[in-house]
Amino acid sequence: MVVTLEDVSLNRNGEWILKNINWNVSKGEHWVIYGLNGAGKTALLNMICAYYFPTSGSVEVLGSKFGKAELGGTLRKRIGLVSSALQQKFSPSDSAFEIVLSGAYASIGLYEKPTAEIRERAISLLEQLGSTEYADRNYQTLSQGEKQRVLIARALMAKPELLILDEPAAGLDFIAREDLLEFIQLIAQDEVAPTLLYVTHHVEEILPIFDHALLLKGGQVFASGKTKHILKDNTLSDFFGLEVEVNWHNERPALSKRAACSSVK
Ligand SMILES: Nc1ncnc2c1ncn2[C@@H]1O[C@H](COP(=O)(O)OP(=O)(O)OP(=O)(O)O)[C@@H](O)[C@H]1O
Repeated sequence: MVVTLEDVSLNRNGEWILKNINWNVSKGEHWVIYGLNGAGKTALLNMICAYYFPTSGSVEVLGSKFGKAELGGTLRKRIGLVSSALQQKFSPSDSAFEIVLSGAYASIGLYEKPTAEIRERAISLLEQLGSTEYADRNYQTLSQGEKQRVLIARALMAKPELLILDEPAAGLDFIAREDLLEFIQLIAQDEVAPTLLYVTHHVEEILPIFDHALLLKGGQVFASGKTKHILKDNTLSDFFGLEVEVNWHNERPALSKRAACSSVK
């Protein structure tokens, strides 16, 4: 098992943010985590990365059971994380290349002189992501799409077993989004692909590689299972409390609000 959550609840400042979550992610599966604003997606990811500790229930990630020992640092070296929260932590003077290099040490900032091997891996990842031309630029000057590519390259540096993508396509235009998704598809097809967890607000971003889906609502699991079973008109209409329909085209879903029947003639 890559992730096992048993009856997990999380209370922060008197608020129940996650409630009775049961969730298993097996090796070889790629999951999409879908939910509205405030559903608890970020809290769930913070828990998987051992930034949050459950108030009750048990959490096991990559074979490490929380609570047995201090495992944050060791565990996080095995998890790649791409999130906009990370972007704010980098120093304004860091170049894109330095940020990618820092991924080898799972650190914010570069405190060691990278080996030739690490530099080569960083260059190769930047090439694969089509990011070499701006590698020496200051990270803060990059466009959102360029920043996301750099963060993915950074996350892949340490050859993670679990790769968490927290809204990686937020703020991207259609072409930048589809390019990014194409690259994520390539990552998943690699022989030694990490398990992917992809958080989004938009079903249109759900690639066929995401064979499983977790629907979160109000800190609880609303539904979980095979994506094709979860992304159904009735399930999503119940989820939103609004009549919606899912249309599939080229194995990609699109969501629309069902038009209200009008009795006016
Ligand atoms: N430290 C905290 N103390 C109190 N409430 C918190 C704390 N952290 C998060 N919350 C609340 O928990 C709920 C879930 O937050 P979370 O950030 O996990 O949602 P999310 O699904 O990631 O939302 P979004 O899609 O908007 O990013 C929100 O209502 C949020 O305000």
